[in-house]
Amino acid sequence: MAAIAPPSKTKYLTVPETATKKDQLKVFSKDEVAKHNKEDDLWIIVDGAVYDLSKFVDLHPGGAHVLVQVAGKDATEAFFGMHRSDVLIKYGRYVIGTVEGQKPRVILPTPGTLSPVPYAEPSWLSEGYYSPYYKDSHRSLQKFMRKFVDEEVKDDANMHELDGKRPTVELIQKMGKLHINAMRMGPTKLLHGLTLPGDVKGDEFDYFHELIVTQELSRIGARGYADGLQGGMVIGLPPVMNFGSDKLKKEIIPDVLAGKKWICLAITEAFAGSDVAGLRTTAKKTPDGKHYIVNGTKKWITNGHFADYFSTAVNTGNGLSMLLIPRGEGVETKQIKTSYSTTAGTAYVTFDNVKVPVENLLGKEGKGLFVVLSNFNHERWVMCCGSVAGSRMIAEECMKWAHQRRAFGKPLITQAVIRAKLASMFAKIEALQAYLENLTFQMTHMTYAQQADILAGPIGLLKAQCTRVAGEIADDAVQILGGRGITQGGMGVYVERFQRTQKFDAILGGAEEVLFDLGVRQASRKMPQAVL
Ligand code: HEM
Repeated sequence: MAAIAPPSKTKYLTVPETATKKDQLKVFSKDEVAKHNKEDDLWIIVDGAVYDLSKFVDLHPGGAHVLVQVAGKDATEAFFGMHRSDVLIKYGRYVIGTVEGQKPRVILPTPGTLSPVPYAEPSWLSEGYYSPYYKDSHRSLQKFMRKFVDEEVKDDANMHELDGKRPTVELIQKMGKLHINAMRMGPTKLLHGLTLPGDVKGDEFDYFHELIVTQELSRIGARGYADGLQGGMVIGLPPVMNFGSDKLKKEIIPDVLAGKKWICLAITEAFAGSDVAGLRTTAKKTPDGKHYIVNGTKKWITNGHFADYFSTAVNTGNGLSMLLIPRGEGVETKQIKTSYSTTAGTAYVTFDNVKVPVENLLGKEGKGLFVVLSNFNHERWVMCCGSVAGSRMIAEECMKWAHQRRAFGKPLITQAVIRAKLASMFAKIEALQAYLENLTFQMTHMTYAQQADILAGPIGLLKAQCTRVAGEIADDAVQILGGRGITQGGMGVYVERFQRTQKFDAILGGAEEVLFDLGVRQASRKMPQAVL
């Protein structure tokens, strides 16, 4: 198998290049800057750029006093000990010039760029590395997705993770037009005949393309918003795609992919989570056999609060069945406040004598467990992609902080205890990405049925291992970031969110313990008698 060429060099900005009015910059001597050292006439230098902060000093979230202390001076070290570098991009309007003879050293990422921080990218995106798995079309899709997420999704994510409102509908619709929503459903017939972003041919789209889409979207570092961004579709639409009637498919799929309608998967209840067989929502057939009457409740339903359709697990008396329930009379949803943002639309759903046509049955009556279980593999694999990308992003945050933060007169990275934590993060993430890529490679060579038979155990193990590792990384990351790791906003924003929300992956889609056990039970089933 041919290896691919390493990634080409990407462009970064220097601090002076973040200036809004680049064509009006002047060159100042350090002596000239030093004269502007009062609260109402306050200049500072950050890595070769001169900032006039006279109008900002009273607005500075860190207070006026700290700025007055460095007025007229080079405040580069103080600045990078306190702020994320993207602050400079946001406040480029205050740059008035550069410092005579001073070369900027710091580089800032521009939208779409790969990170130059070691271990911040998977090895196939790191300079000098090769991979047997990725082709040019994967690379071009990655480039497109990175830029799209940086430019279009990140701001929306940061805003709604905080305000708790659903992701912007126009953004979802734009993702629909670009076929991003369809790509999130995996290599399905939906993509055939299409030309996808990055010039990827729909017929060639494979699980590595999907891995890229998921891992790039996860880089927003906002777990609640990531689920709000049609997480319900990723798990709620496959039962319709794989088990719905042609009529249902035509009616539902295009609208959901276009972002005009929302769908969710309604399985868990207050009574039963991972214990799917213990569900209590009932669906009784009407005497004329034309409808089901559904009664019951569902809890923790991602996107449920704004969903138009509910792919719902119900008890039909002869076992579990899956039913597509449209929002209508008797369906009510209430937001549940969880540890992550309500932008995910997590809901408590009640079905009160809801009349549903029998044509909305997904699969066969009484055979719903098969629909539920066959859905799980893909859902869990998607969560693995997101979890590894999330952990990697946190390791990058820690690596940056360890280099820019000084404590006891030295950068944190000079402390062996900090290096030990970073080493453990890097090694775990690299192992997980390799494990994930191996299973993804197997998926590209297996049918859906083979995946269900052979990979259910390994994917369960991988997901459980991903979330175990995420927990350990969250713990170490908070210790490295200190107070900032438990403060919303500012320098530790991503670490704080990660440590608060990483447990979602350890619970949703099958609890960690259940999945570790599934891995062993599946292996045990295949244990040959001959060796006993
Ligand atoms: C270009 C100059 C500066 C800008 C645009 C700026 C902007 C900001 C912003 C937006 C925050 C809120 C937190 C965040 O988003 O990171 C902040 C916090 C802060 N800034 Fe600045 N700042 C500048 C320079 C400085 C300098 C030179 C110092 C120190 C001498 C300083 C000290 C602080 C402190 C102590 C905080 C609170 C940090 C925390 O809570 O951890 N800032 N600044």
